[in-house]
Amino acid sequence: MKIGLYFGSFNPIHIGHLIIAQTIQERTDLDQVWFVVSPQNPFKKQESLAHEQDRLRMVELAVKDNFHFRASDVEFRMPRPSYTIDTLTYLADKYPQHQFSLFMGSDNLKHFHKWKNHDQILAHYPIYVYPRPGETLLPQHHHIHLVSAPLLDISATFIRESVYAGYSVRYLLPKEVETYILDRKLYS
Ligand SMILES: Nc1ncnc2c1ncn2[C@@H]1O[C@H](COP(=O)(O)OP(=O)(O)OP(=O)(O)O)[C@@H](O)[C@H]1O
Ligand SMILES: O=C(O)c1ccc[n+]([C@@H]2O[C@H](COP(=O)([O-])O)[C@@H](O)[C@H]2O)c1
Repeated sequence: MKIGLYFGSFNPIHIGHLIIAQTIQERTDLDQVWFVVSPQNPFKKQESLAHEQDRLRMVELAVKDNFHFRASDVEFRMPRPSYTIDTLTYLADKYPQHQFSLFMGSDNLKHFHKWKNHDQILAHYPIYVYPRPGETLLPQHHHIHLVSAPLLDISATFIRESVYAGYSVRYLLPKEVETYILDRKLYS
């Protein structure tokens, strides 16, 4: 099977992530998209980082009605911070029958040269890049594929700040994720 890996903190997952995953999966030959929840992004120190189990549960709630989507906790059992090359290597070893590729917003691609063993990632895995606001210049490589997808200026930061300020996050996330956040008083 061809699997597209969508790595993220997902703090929390929102409709920006879901629309991108749906758009890329439908317009490529990917059979599945796995949302890999990263316990700790090597570049981010967030005080408002929800517990990884909560972030995983929100991803599970968000993807459960889509046959092509899966939530993955593979990085929970790996060393911190979460280096993508290590996870890719682990998954490629564990599932030799699958072909893995990854998704990346154009904002992340800008800093990609600072990632651990980024040249190894680029050499072995196709990368589907989608536009994020403000990013236009993309490096050229036969493994980098630009997918045109709706450019939604929604961020997890905006959602956390809205919850903290007592504003509604209705329509920004699936209903069940919104309920999960409010019931457990996450980000407040
Ligand atoms: N609105 C969006 N549209 C497309 N991609 C997005 C969007 N928001 C985030 N992404 C991408 O999804 C991946 C995971 O993002 P992440 O979980 O950090 O969400 P975020 O909204 O960017 O979070 P934060 O605001 O906390 O930085 C990243 O590659 C990021 O570029
Ligand atoms: O491997 C690296 O060096 C590396 C550097 C920066 C980010 N990443 C990964 O990129 C993903 C996107 O992170 P985030 O926090 O923007 O959702 C997340 O899975 C991080 O672990 C990975």
